[in-house]
Amino acid sequence: MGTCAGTWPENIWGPRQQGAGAELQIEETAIPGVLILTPARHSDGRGFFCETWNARRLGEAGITLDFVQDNQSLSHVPDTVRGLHYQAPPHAQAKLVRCGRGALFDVAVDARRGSPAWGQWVGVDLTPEDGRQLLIPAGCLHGFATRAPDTEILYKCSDFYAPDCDGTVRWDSCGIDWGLGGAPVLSEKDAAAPPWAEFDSPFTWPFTREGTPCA
Ligand SMILES: Cc1cn([C@H]2C[C@H](O)[C@@H](COP(=O)(O)OP(=O)(O)O[C@H]3O[C@@H](C)C(=O)[C@@H](O)[C@H]3O)O2)c(=O)[nH]c1=O
Repeated sequence: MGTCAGTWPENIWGPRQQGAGAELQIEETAIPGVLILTPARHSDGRGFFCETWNARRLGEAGITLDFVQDNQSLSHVPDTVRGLHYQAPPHAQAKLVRCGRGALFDVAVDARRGSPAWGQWVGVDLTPEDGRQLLIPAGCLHGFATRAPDTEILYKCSDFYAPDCDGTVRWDSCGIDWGLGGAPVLSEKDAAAPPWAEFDSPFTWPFTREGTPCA
């Protein structure tokens, strides 16, 4: 990891307007287009207020996505692992992920053939306290491990659920250091998923934010 950090991927997100960023901190990661977003919090005696997603603000930062579905899942036990999942074109999904309760270790794997970060992963701790979000462009696998009981994940998706396009890569086949305390709790589907070495990725680099290969 690390070879691509610091290079704003204008083939994925548009140019950033000057002044963007006061209300929204944006950090790049080792995978082009995978971003850590931290919206500002307005604190007072009651607590805080936060715009967790603002289309105009992201647009000023060059990030235009038409989110069409919001998802929530709850995992009771720490070390629950969900992933690594993707939807293939024409229903590829970008995702904006945050933690509503508990603590998450959220992971993206670059599955865009020809990407400078092909096969690399990034993992980010997300909690309700830190308010961080992980933005994962289409073309990356997504998964997470829970670090606390009753952990809730909340995420926006840029395309609808399309079970026919749904795919899974085995969680332990990409060299990810999940930091687990023991054997993970997995769904039957995830436990039976094929490994990365057998994964015939439908994604190529560059890959547009809409989730379609560039012409
Ligand atoms: C993903 C999804 C599932 N479902 C249904 C199918 C099934 O009956 C039940 C549970 O589905 P799953 O086992 O696939 O749920 P889960 O393992 O939580 O799947 C999710 O994992 C994370 C890592 C992602 O990135 C998501 O895109 C999604 O793939 O919910 C929907 O109705 N809509 C959806 O969008």
